[in-house]
Amino acid sequence: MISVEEALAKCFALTRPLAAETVPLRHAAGRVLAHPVMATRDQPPFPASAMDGYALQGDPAPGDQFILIGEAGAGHAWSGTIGPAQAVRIFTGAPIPDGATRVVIQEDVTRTGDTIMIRDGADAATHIRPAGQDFRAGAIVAPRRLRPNDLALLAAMNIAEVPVTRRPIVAIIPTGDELVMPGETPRHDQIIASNSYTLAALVEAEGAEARLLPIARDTEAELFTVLSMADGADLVVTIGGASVGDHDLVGRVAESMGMERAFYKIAMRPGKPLMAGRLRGIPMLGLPGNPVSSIVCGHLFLLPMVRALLGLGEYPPATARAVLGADVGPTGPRTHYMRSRLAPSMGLPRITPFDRQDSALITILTEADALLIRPLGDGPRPAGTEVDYIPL
Ligand SMILES: Nc1nc2c(c(=O)[nH]1)N[C@H]1C(S)=C(S)[C@@H](COP(=O)(O)OP(=O)(O)OC[C@H]3O[C@@H](n4cnc5c(N)ncnc54)[C@H](O)[C@@H]3O)O[C@H]1N2
Ligand code: MOO
Repeated sequence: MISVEEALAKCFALTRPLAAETVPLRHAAGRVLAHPVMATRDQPPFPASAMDGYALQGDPAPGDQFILIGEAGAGHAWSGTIGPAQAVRIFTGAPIPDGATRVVIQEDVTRTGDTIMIRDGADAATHIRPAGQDFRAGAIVAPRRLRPNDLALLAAMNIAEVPVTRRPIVAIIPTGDELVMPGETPRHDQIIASNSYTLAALVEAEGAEARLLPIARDTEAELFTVLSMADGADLVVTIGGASVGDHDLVGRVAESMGMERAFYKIAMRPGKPLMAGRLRGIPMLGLPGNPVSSIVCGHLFLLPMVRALLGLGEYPPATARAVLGADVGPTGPRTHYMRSRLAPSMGLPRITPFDRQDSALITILTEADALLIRPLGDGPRPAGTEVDYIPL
């Protein structure tokens, strides 16, 4: 058995960031910018008025008067030059006319016909946004996952088409004679294939495209057929058939198809029989069948691999700190990821593992907010101890 860290490093060694494709800005949210993009203009492109009022020059005193000689609006520049004792009616977003050094807001003047007079208490701010105060031509947006806020920036930079990493296609293969699809009528010795739904949702939330392949029965021929259907995917994920039973055929069949194994079995609980390798050039993750085992391995290995394929780098899942809400016993020879509940408290949140940690319990998984990380070989720990956890 290798450690979780070694296994994750081997998973990353199987993955390379995918190529870029171009999408319209409108479809770029949530995608990963594949390479830096550059602004081709300043924003604002001209000194602009920040307020509705009157553009003029100098530092007017209360009672000073100015003659109106024109009007500037957003999208309607006034092309003349302002001289002393002259003013131009101006609106928010309009270019500041030549010769003007400030905008006096309309609340601070009294207007009579084409003359304005500065009132007592007029504020001294210029109300001018300098050209390029937001960004300059040549400003770079670095590769990252694009959030809604980023799209306004790209649009302002006049970037209509965005280079993004192609969405990884993740083929998901449930395996086992006991499985039927939701909605079918199972025999009494059958259960519903459930894990693939959470795994598909997890990878899709991360920006991948999940391809749910048919359930492969526990025969070499059928596993071969369904594994072959994964050709063209960027990542192949099998569920079940990873352990040591007579019907656990996934590793054997994949190897007969030329899978180069990167590792098999990890010192973690749940998820011990995890397997990884490269099948016909495609990274492959063989998840254990128990629902919680497959989904915990999904968080710990599958999602980091998807992020690596997207070009987001090679990082383990983010962890956070909490304090134990109850005493916990010693761990065994495997790092234990315990389904736990978080409760807010003064300072760090309190984390309390559920009493029942069987890797078949989907209900407990749905009630959990976090995976408490108990390092392998750790002793008993009292309530109040600071610990690491992975938010779910
Ligand atoms: N003698 C040993 N037996 C087992 C060991 C071991 O070390 N020695 N390891 C146990 C551990 S730990 C795990 S985890 C499981 C993993 O076994 P497999 O990956 O071979 O999974 P299966 O046997 O196919 O299934 C296990 C369990 O999960 C159910 N299952 C499978 N696929 C799905 C699915 N898509 N949706 C819902 N449920 C699924 C399956 O019916 C079984 O109940 O092995 C232990 N055994
Ligand atoms: O790893 Mo198994 O996942 O302990 O149930």
